[in-house]
Amino acid sequence: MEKKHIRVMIAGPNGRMGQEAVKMVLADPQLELVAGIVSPARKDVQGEGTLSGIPLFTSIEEASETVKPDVLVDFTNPHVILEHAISAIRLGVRPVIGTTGLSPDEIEMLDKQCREKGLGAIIAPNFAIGAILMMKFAQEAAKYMPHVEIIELHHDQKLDAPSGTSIKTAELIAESRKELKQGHPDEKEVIDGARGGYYNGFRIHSVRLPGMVAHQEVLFGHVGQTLSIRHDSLNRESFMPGVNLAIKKAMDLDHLVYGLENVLD
Ligand SMILES: NC(=O)c1ccc[n+]([C@@H]2O[C@H](COP(=O)([O-])OP(=O)(O)OC[C@H]3O[C@@H](n4cnc5c(N)ncnc54)[C@H](O)[C@@H]3O)[C@@H](O)[C@H]2O)c1
Ligand SMILES: O=C(O)C1=N[C@H](C(=O)O)CCC1
Repeated sequence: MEKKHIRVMIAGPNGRMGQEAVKMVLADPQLELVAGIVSPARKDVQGEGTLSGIPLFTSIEEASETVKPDVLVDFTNPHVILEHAISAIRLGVRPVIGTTGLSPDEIEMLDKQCREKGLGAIIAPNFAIGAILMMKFAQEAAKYMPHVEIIELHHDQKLDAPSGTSIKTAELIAESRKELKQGHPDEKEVIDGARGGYYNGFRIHSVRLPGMVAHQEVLFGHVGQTLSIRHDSLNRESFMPGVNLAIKKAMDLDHLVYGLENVLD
């Protein structure tokens, strides 16, 4: 049977992730890049380089009416992602969201809207296969080694902290161990924030430094031993097989899936 052709629009096509996504879509004959959504602040931007000849819009509504996309791939920022997702769902365009920063309540609301329309959507805080494995292994390890801390490390242009990946990891760990208050009961932070963000009894620490891309280490402690599970994305190409998969999977779904691990075969 011939595979269905998928019309894709990309929000944030000039960004670090957007540029990689444009290359990935253009390289796959099953996908067609039909539009880019750019920031209204960059209205004058014309498609250049790989974006040459691709229509650019500043609104999801205008783009959807004009080019009739099947899927919106979004790599923008935490301030605009909710509005983009709501617009796409209302217009029957399947969102594939890599942008981090949505709250659990917002994700639940978007899922409700997708189910009402029978529309597929994927939100993945991390599209790298190694990161998915790191999260799954951490969830498994927490059953046996419940004392855990997460250290996530990213480039210094990142807007949200902690990272979407660390939050997803924390949620998975919380599913496989009981809430456990770690550390000394009388411990005192001499400098505010020294112990990191609190989640379900454990801590998440965020490092931001130039030179980094996306990294996370999940550290477990037990009597006389420790375990470290670490993943490193060394470039943004590392996310693209996952984005490609998510675009195709979104076409077959009738609801929202949060986490790429839920669509891996
Ligand atoms: N899920 C993953 O695997 C993954 C991987 C890397 C990054 N991310 C996330 O993707 C997002 C983007 O990261 P980045 O490094 O590419 O950021 P970036 O700052 O390089 O790119 C963001 C782009 O969005 C554009 N933009 C801003 N407002 C817009 C609007 N209203 N409409 C359209 N475009 C708009 C900006 O002009 C910019 O080009 C972040 O939330 C980051 O956390 C996710
Ligand atoms: O570069 C970023 O920003 C990234 N954000 C994701 C997160 O918040 O988990 C992961 C990949 C890189």
